[in-house]
Amino acid sequence: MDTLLDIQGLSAGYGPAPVLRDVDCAVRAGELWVVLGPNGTGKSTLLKSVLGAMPWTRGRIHLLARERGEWEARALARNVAWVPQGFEPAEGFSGLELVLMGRSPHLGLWGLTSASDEAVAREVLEELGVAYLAERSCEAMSGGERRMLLLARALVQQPKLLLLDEPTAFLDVAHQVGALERVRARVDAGLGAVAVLHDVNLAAAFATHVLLLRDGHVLARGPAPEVLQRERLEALYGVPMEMASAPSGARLFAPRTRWTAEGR
Ligand SMILES: Nc1ncnc2c1ncn2[C@@H]1O[C@H](COP(=O)(O)OP(=O)(O)OP(=O)(O)O)[C@@H](O)[C@H]1O
Repeated sequence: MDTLLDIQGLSAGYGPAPVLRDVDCAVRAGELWVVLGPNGTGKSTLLKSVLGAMPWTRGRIHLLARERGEWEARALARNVAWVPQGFEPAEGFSGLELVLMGRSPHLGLWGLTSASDEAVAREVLEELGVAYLAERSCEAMSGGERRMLLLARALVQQPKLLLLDEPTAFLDVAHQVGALERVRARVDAGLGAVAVLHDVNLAAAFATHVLLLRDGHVLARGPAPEVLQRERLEALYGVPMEMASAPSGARLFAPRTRWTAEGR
């Protein structure tokens, strides 16, 4: 399988003290890596390092077998797409126009979108169940609707590697599942993806692999069923956890609290 992203011994941070320390991770085509960890542990910093949005102090990052620093921005955008945590919509853009921005790395000299670009954008909006947002102004959308558009914009980019920073924040359960199902279907068809999530159960449902980050270093990484263990999650988050098997065979995780222990 093709290695799309190879991170070796990465240390990175904003000041003299590194936020990330000695992080290793390799993402291949057909893999969806979910990054889990407490707030402020460096999950977004990891994605930002891959995107080149911040310098790193030690280690190496290879994207599609080429050193990160060797990538020219437009060529990189044809291969790697990014779903940020949030965005302030530029005034006056419709949903369709925002999503069409994802086509820009593929456009010709004059940057004009064609009917086929628009068809791709409308198809993705339809697939994500948000076709009704196409003509609506971005300013008049809810937080969840904006997140669905950011995902749509990344998917129309038709990347080889997709990086998602909390893509399910603000989404209701149906949209969380819908969004991750669309990502996972593309992963099964050969995309590679890294998604920062806070929901362990969504990770268990959709990840092929999991990276646990605590205090900027890797607590565990590997195939999802091996990494997602009760004791590991307790060590990750520092709270007691319960694990159970659903009738479907799915593993379910929940924090154990005084109230759940008393069976209320
Ligand atoms: N621009 C910045 N300048 C200085 N420090 C920063 C900056 N951005 C993040 N940090 C710090 O770096 C650390 C890691 O932040 P990061 O955003 O990577 O965490 P995270 O794991 O994604 O957290 P969360 O789950 O809360 O989104 C935090 O201590 C944060 O305060």
